[in-house]
Amino acid sequence: MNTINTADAVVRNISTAVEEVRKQNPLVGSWTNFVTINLVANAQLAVGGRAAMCFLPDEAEPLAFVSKSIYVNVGTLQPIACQSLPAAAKAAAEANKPWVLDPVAAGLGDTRTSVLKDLKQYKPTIIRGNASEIITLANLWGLETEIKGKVEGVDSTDTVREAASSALKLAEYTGGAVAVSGEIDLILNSEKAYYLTGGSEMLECITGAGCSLGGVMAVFAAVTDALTAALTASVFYKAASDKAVSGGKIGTFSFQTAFVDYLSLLTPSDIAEYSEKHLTLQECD
Ligand SMILES: Nc1ncnc2c1ncn2[C@@H]1O[C@H](COP(=O)(O)OP(=O)(O)O)[C@@H](O)[C@H]1O
Ligand SMILES: Cc1ncsc1CCOP(=O)(O)O
Ligand SMILES: [Mg+2]
Repeated sequence: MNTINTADAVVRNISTAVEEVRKQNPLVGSWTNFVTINLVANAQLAVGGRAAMCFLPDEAEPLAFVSKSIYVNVGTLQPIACQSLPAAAKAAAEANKPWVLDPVAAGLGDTRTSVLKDLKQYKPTIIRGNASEIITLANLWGLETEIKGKVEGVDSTDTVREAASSALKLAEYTGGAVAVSGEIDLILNSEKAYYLTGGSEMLECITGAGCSLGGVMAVFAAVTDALTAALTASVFYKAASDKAVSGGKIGTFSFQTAFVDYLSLLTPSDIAEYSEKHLTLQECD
């Protein structure tokens, strides 16, 4: 791997994606968990999207029809999710709408494993998870030879760098982008990989930072390609969380409020400037 400076083109694409979302206000249909559903919807609105949350299988097709993209999160599975989540992914794929998968707590229980295996055939446009979720998903989808990855509840016990080869295998399988989040994010497709630094560790102290990041990726996927969408949302999260703590010590719930405020306040040029400072392209030799 050889580190080079971020090309101007990617920063321009990111900045354009921010502008386009604010212009188009794309509707994103989400199938997500009931712990963080409110933060997901508010984060989607804050960056300029529109939100609709659904649970029933018969809503999959009509939701995919009216939405510009779809978000699927397996955080709190109810029995009905075994039908509704694959139906949501199928409807998105058949309607040619981009869709984002967040494999929360991958590997926890037979039902979650079965739902995640079922989703493989619909090839998500973007997969977003923490390091252990990405490694475990690559295992569940039969893309790894060695069984590894230890999700602890919804938390990661692996590092982002340890998930790099699993992320690449997933991207090669789907043809889309994969985003591995953590202290440093890794965002890649089968051709390019970026590391993103910055952000506040306070994101670890609220629930739903990862879920809402996936939901925001779906907003950007409505207006741009998979890699740019994953990068734009990831930069937004690092930049808004830095701003939220810039006034000094802050409690966790006030942080969440300030963080969402900054998702709505940061401008395309703020995001471009942050990208220039914090994004590094990794080129394979
Ligand atoms: N220690 C940290 N420092 C800075 N940013 C972080 C840190 N931990 C997580 N993040 C950010 O928090 C967001 C959610 O990531 P993560 O906590 O890995 O997801 P999940 O909640 O699914 O485990 C991402 O934007 C990521 O970059
Ligand atoms: C705590 C919890 N339990 C089931 S889903 C969920 C939310 C996980 O959210 P995130 O992965 O964004 O922290
Ligand atoms: Mg998560």
